[in-house]
Amino acid sequence: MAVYTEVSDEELNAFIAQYDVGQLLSYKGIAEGVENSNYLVQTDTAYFILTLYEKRVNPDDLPFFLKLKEHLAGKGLSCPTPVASRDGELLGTLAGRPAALVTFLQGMSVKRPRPEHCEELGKAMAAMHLAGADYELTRKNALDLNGWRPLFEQSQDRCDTVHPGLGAEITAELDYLEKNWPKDLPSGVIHADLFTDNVFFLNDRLSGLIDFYFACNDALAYDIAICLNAWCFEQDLAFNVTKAKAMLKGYTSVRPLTAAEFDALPVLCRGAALRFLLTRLYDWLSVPEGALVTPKDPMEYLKKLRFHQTVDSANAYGLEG
Ligand SMILES: Nc1ncnc2c1ncn2[C@@H]1O[C@H](COP(=O)(O)OP(=O)(O)O)[C@@H](O)[C@H]1O
Ligand SMILES: N[C@@H](CCOP(=O)(O)O)C(=O)O
Repeated sequence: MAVYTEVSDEELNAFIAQYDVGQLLSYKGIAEGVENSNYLVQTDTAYFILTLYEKRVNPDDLPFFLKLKEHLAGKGLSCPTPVASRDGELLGTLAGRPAALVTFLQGMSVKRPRPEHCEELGKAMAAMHLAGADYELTRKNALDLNGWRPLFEQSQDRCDTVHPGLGAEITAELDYLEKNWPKDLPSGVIHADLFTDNVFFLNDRLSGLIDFYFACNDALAYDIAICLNAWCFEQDLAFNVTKAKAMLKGYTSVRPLTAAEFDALPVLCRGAALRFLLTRLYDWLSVPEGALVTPKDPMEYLKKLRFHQTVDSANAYGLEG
């Protein structure tokens, strides 16, 4: 997370008093992340995470996100659960923003995942896809193929200041994806941001998933493509097929892929790389003044995209078809 909205002691004490969680002992802003403002809150009963929802979150989507965590936890998936106020509300208001308190999840993310971590992630992602199958609420992916060009247009006039020729490269990729994006793949609830910082481990065993604020209904294999991008490149941006193979082995041990998903994987990986290139580009060019946030490097995703552009079959990701 980041901290965009500062909270005063008085405001926080009044907010916490609405919950049956004990007395506030301490709180501090969490610098990680980029989307919302997050605080680690300690009361005399437990630790909690307090989230104030910021610009990219539509308040109308909050019930989808909060109830999804309840639904998945109810199915045995380890993820934070929202804490209800004494009035039974999952969502409140703090410092003028929608806000929620969720349970603290034990564990730590890994910065440099090994193949074992990737396999664990694959299994957990597939388990989440199965657990989400009967979730009754739905949410369209606001950052799907239809959202990419309008998002790009917001950075287009300044994007070559980030890298010469970037605008032309993105335009060509959008043209390609608009012509080749797969339709009718198996779909359901996806996490859509299952990066390493959103997956916790304890002693190398996956202890839970966090940050469901991009979750939506979309092709299940698109979630895999996001994770291949986020987990399977080395620091020097070389693709590590051993990690990809481990992730896909873990995933398919829980939920086998259809032939159409197999065939679609290279184009889905290109789309996933472009999606994160575009949001990072936008954020890079629009850091709010005074915010405690470190924007993420858009160029990392341009390089990943270029790798996927060289791939002509899912075999390159270690899958045997
Ligand atoms: N439920 C939780 N339990 C423990 N730590 C959490 C929890 N939720 C968030 N965090 C911590 O806060 C950081 C940012 O949270 P995240 O949901 O990823 O924010 P953002 O949506 O802004 O990216 C995480 O990297 C983690 O350190
Ligand atoms: N994962 C995204 C940014 C959003 O990440 P968050 O987990 O910090 O909300 C990226 O790396 O571009």
